[in-house]
Amino acid sequence: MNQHITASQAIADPTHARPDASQDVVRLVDLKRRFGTTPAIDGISLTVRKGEILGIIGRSGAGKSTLIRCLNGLERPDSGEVFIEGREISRLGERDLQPLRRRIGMIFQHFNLLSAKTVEDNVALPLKIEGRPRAERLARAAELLDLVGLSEKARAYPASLSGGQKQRVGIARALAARPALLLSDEATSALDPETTRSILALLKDINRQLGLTILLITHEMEVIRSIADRVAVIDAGRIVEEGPVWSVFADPRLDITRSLLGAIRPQLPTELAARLVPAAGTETILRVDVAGEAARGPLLSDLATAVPGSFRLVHGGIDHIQQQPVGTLFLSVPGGDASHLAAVVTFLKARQARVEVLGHVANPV
Ligand SMILES: Nc1ncnc2c1ncn2[C@@H]1O[C@H](COP(=O)(O)OP(=O)(O)OP(=O)(O)O)[C@@H](O)[C@H]1O
Repeated sequence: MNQHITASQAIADPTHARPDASQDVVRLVDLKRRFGTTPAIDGISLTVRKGEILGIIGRSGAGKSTLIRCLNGLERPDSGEVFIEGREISRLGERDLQPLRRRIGMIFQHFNLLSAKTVEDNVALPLKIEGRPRAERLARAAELLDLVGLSEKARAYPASLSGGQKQRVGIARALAARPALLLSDEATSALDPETTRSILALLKDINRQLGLTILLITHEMEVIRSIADRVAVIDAGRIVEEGPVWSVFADPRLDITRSLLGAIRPQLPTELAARLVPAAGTETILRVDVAGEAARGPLLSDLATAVPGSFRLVHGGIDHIQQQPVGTLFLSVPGGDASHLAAVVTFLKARQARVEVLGHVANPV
């Protein structure tokens, strides 16, 4: 199902031999960068395919910014390779890097617009640096402002724009030189939730319309969930978990991933969680995570038929991520009969559900 090479496969096979590797906009091979004794990037191998949106998450200091800086040539790795559209860039001189940097657009948390320039001049700036004639620059700026829905602000100055409008200008500017890759560094972190949604919708739209490849780093899991195809978790300079968003969100393998996902994963209501005790009580509370094919069937009615009197649903439901059903169900199972609980758990696991005993409650829920 996952067509991408996983981080562990990539480490095992640093050549990433794959028939369609020409579709990789980014390919990192065993990248390392150390500052003094701190390994900021400690052997990262990763690919981003054409048209894909990859989200990178990790704790503060995990190495996300250093990774992005290695991609646009602002940081030189100590070892390893950085391929952008098949070309290795990490050892190029500044002069050779310039045209390659134009293949990469970037958007930032604080927009980085020039306050003394109009919106259209901000958007056209990358073309000015390229030495394009003014008429061409303005025509391209007009086209891009139309794309981001800001045509009427062409002559305005950044100070008169809202945060969301400023980021639209940032996006238009990032697209001016028709990049193959858009790097997004916390681009919605300074925006309110509604504006964030509209910026994410715009990015997804651009991704679809232009086939633009996007690599984004964010601490907002909602961003990953709503637009990324794939997510990679970085910890201490290494990719420790990676996969399609729906699959990682549904079944994170590592504690670090669970902790980063935090509240975006469904939780037991706090009043019920407060009643949980470790010792066996009248009822056992199970957390059941199920996703993809396993979440499509009538799981609970099948369970009720297979193990009569087996449970009550106390909380949860099925959500959708990337058109895949992802469900978390909290079940209360009558206690006092270990074989009954074992039958419920066995049934659910046979249906590819992940089952966790959260605890017990002394009185029925
Ligand atoms: N220029 C530098 N000089 C010295 N140490 C650095 C430098 N840049 C990064 N580091 C160190 O490298 C590690 C990774 O930093 P990086 O900024 O890449 O992490 P990050 O995941 O982007 O963090 P945050 O989410 O807080 O921005 C950290 O320990 C950081 O202190």
